[in-house]
Amino acid sequence: MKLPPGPKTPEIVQLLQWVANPLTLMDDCAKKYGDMFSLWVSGNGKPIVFLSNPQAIKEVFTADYKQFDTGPANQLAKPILGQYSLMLMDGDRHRRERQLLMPPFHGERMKTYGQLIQDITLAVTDEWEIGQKFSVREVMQEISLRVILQAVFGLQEGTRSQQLRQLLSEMLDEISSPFNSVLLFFPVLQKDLGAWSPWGRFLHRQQEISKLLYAEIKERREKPDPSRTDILSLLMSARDENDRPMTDAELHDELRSLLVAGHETTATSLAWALYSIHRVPGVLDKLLQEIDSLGNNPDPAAFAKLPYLTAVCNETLRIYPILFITFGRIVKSPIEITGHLFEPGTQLAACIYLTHRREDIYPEPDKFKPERFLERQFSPYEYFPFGGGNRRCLGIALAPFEMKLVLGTILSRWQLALADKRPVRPIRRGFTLGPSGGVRMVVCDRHHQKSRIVETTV
Ligand code: HEM
Repeated sequence: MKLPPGPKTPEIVQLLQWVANPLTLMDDCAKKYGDMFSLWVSGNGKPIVFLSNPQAIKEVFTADYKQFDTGPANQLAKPILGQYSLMLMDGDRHRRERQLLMPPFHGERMKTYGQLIQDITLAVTDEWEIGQKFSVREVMQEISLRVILQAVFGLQEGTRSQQLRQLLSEMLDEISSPFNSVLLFFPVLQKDLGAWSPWGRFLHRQQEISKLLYAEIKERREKPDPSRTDILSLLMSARDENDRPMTDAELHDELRSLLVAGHETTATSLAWALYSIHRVPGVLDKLLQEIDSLGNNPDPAAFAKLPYLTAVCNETLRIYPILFITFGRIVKSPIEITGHLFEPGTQLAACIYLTHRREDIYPEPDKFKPERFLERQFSPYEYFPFGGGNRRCLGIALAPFEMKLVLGTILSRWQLALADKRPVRPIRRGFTLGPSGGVRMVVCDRHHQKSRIVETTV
């Protein structure tokens, strides 16, 4: 089978480049080979074909769901997600599980989360003092973890929730460091050499997280409440085609993977957004003007409808997509994509980063220009920070809604500035693209005149 062209360097070299410097690798390949090339970076000894041509991406996203498998392409994430994660499933089982999980993430449901998201943002940022410096990513992570735990999982604020937040943050920070990212891509290095070894620490934290999740599952089983509509309740009442309920292990893996998928991504996007808002001249002023137009104490959901704020969030996810590429699509029966025949076993991935930087779609692609989203609409094959087709992100309604509410709430209350004048570089954090140093900011003042939001307690 003839694969699209790609570098001739040994697989290990390509994989190390992919771990250490993924953006340069993709940029170089796009310059040399165009919008379809092969890289040996899957970590499973097979190449991935990178696609950044909207027509090719359309053909992949709109193909029948039985045409591709994704579970085997996501195996590297198994230690983090667990074997029963939705992201490792395929076929009819994957379809059923998605349908089951959909309602709490549906657009309509967002309205009920609005006040909670705003209250959590106020509670977390209320501790800020004038002159205080902080890591934006860490604060955003605290907010997004509370949102997913409370709004989506129905876990009340308390000791268990606090412990889960701490353990999840520590676990993700640990495996996102440059050295430990290598461990994720080289399973042979994943050795438990005791509490002082990186993998040993990772496993220990995973066990602690599991204990807390199993305790929550046990408590819910003992005290079932049919009126609850959160994810755990939905999963517990679900039955498969043989009328079998989910086991504790299945429930646990699904919870853990939704927690991981649902907070780090949003937190990182918020850190990028606050960075660009304060770095690119004019953006903050325009945003404040728009937020002011809402008057005092607007309904939290009103932030989500603001056009410029929406454009800022879209542009953030265009220029710094959290995942470089979508999940792999492994071909199951021969398929032609833009005239190129792919045999079974070939792994295809739509390259979010390269498509979002195409000059022909986004003039001056390296510039942060929210206006481009006000001037024209982009197709779901030109702009797809949440992927597409049957694997499209479940958080596609929640994440932008949360971003807009958190940004609107913070900017209404606080004057912030970047603590460091040097530009922040995008770097790999585990499987995601994050800001180097987490974006350091300083609290300058409160918006005394314009304290538009009255505080409530969470
Ligand atoms: C800004 C935030 C987020 C970004 C940029 C993002 C991005 C993505 C991307 C690119 C994919 C792969 C889609 C594909 O291969 O076509 C994905 C999958 C997924 N995301 Fe998100 N995500 C975000 C937030 C969330 C949130 C808040 C949740 C909620 C729990 C979530 C849950 C998931 C799940 C469950 C999948 C797997 C879907 C499947 O396998 O069928 N994500 N996400």
